[in-house]
Amino acid sequence: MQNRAIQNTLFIGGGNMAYAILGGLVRSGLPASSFHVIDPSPESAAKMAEMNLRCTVDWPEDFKPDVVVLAVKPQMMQSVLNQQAGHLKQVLLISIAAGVSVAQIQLWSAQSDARVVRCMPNTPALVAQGISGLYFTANCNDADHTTSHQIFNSCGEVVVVNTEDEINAVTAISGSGPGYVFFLMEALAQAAQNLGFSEAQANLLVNQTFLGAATLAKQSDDSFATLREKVTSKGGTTFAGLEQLRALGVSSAIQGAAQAAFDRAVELQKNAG
Ligand SMILES: NC(=O)C1=CN([C@@H]2O[C@H](COP(=O)(O)OP(=O)(O)OC[C@H]3O[C@@H](n4cnc5c(N)ncnc54)[C@H](O)[C@@H]3O)[C@@H](O)[C@H]2O)C=CC1
Ligand SMILES: O=C(O)[C@@H]1CCC=N1
Repeated sequence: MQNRAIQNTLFIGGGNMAYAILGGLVRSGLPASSFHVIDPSPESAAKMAEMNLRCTVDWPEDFKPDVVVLAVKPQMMQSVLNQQAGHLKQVLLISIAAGVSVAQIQLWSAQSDARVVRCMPNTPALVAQGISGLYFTANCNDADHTTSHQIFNSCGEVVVVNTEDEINAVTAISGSGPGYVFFLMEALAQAAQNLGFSEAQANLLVNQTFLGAATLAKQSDDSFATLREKVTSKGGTTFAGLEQLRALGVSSAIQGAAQAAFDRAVELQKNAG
């Protein structure tokens, strides 16, 4: 059952992440007419037009949305909220910005009791394989919970967290995570080309390996470690490859990457305030 609030939603910011979420929403069967996007960039307007979505530079006249998704860069949030504050009364505000706190959103939108959800989605939302962390302020009502779940379930899975710090942690793991995964994919595809494959063959080998491994992990009861062991014959090829990864400290490098992303989210939150 669709709820009416979703079908009256405005996105402020129509860049990469908004495009991914809107792609998920439209593919889930919601009419494009449910959504309006504000973005000054002609490139964003052109991408939105591909999905038959309305995109304007300014707030559409007399438009009163039930839900506003704040999808601009963290550094833009204060000026956008200051500028649009008059339109945001009584609206459910869902911010997807990394490192912008609920208190900042309430302050900048001049509504100390604004119903705010902090959400951290990721770009696989575009193919309905996203994962979004949701943090609800206490003043969100039951309908706000339902609406937020429906929006982000339309583009993948949802995890509810109880603190804003946990949203910064979700940012470091799954928000930024596709970036780490694509980095690894680039490296493995380069290795494939070094071994003589064409770019197309290398990309196919790598894509299907990541897709297959992730699907297997998701469907299996085995832990990641057990699945790794099942690939690794003692003294065999995977063993040799993994020895190299261990010798180069790849596990700590990945943990360091996530920690750096978390620290950056905390820093953005401090600087923005
Ligand atoms: N890209 C990602 O993987 C993820 C991004 N996010 C968050 O999503 C937010 C947007 O990030 P991206 O989509 O990657 O950035 P982006 O740069 O692709 O999109 C930002 C959009 O905001 C528009 N914009 C600038 N000033 C504006 C204004 N005054 N009013 C309306 N629109 C304006 C820009 O033209 C641009 O299209 C950020 O806060 C980021 O932290 C969250 C999760 C994942
Ligand atoms: O890199 C960023 O700041 C945003 C937030 C998570 C993914 N992209």
